[in-house]
Amino acid sequence: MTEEPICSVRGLEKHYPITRGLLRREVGRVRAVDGVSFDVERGEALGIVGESGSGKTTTAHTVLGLEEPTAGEVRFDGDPVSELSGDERRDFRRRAQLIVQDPNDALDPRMTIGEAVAEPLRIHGLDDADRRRAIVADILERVGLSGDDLDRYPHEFSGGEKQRISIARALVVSPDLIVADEPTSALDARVRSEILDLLDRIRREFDIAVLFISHDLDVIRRSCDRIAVMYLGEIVERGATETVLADPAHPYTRVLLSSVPSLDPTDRELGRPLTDTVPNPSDPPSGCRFHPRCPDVIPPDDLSVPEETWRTIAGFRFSVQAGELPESAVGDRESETPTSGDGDAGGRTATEVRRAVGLSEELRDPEAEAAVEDAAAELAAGDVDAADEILAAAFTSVCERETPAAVARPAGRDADRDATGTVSCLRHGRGGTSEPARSDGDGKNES
Ligand SMILES: Nc1ncnc2c1ncn2[C@@H]1O[C@H](COP(=O)(O)OP(=O)(O)OP(=O)(O)O)[C@@H](O)[C@H]1O
Repeated sequence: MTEEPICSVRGLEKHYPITRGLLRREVGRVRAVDGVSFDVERGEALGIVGESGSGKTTTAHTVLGLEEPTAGEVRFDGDPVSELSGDERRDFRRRAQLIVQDPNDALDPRMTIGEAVAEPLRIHGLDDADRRRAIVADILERVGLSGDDLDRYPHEFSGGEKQRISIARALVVSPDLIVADEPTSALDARVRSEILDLLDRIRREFDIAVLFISHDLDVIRRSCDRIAVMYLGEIVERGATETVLADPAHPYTRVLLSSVPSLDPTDRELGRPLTDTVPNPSDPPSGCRFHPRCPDVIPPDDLSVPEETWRTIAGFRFSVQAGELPESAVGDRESETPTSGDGDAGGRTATEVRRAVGLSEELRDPEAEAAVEDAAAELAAGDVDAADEILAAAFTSVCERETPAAVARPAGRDADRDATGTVSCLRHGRGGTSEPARSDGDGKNES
């Protein structure tokens, strides 16, 4: 029988109400975490990666019980965290520790290092001061500091040393899970590497599971056995780190990878997003949440243009929607000049607009050609909303209508590798040809 995961998360949601007025009437919700499921196995390192605002920190805080979930469940060592109270709650607080990005947030400047690291021991009932001091001295040595540092203050240490102290503070109570939220983003490259080595060493030495939260794929690649990629509150892909990063199946994972400097020039072809704006999590896009930025967004069935031209049309459409057009592609609405066809309006013509968005060639699909031309004319006249409507009506992708289910990732380049993992993308999931690979999670956002 396989051992139960140390931490198991199912259908986790954390929504923050947006309120207005004196009565704080709820007018909307920030869907920071929106149906996330994963397991952290004992002793493993699981990485959650995603851009800023994707919901990583909220996931971490909800897992640790620092935030109440809106829905879903977190189990720690089999027990629902929301039901723990008294001694059980205290024990959970000991066994699940948080390390934050800025160690200054975790260290009181008026406390010596010895007091800071001993504090959790005292809180958890070790009253013997001499014994506490001996344990702390030992832990400090294990994290690469000296037992002689006990009576020094935080300001006497560098950023990297302070992060070692906060690791010691987490370690001193023998946790089973450490949640490390961007533990190295405030550090320079050399110190970052040392801290990652230290976390890796203590994980193995003490058999502690680590949930790594990072926007940095290199940190996850280096430190984690498995990876979960988060976008706008959902997990879109997950699997063994090596496998996922060697053969990313979700276009968002490819986009993340393409932003990491690489020595391999072929990696540059991985993908650039169609638009830069990350949508607001209080009003996420319909269907696949990544579709307005996705370089692989699926073309309408009845569209007859080459794939590359479709990508340019989709880029045009979603840039209009996101208000990201280059200045040269929008006319001045106040202008009195007529707007039809190639006519000049506000110093722009439809031809100029089409050139600016890379669609100057006539499209061979007549309906698509008419829509692009009409939208360009509206933009030349400065009417972005009208252009948006025309493009949305003419070029609707299945990706905005259907929510992708998590399906098994396709077998990668190296078929011998452990290919566990799932991806939530209609490019893989249409027609239901693939089956989920793991029973991690319970549905919608399982990956
Ligand atoms: N207390 C809060 N009230 C309202 N919205 C919040 C709150 N905390 C987070 N959010 C919003 O939830 C979304 C997810 O935030 P979160 O900090 O979890 O993302 P993240 O992936 O950790 O990003 P970062 O690395 O920037 O912290 C963001 O849009 C954020 O503005």
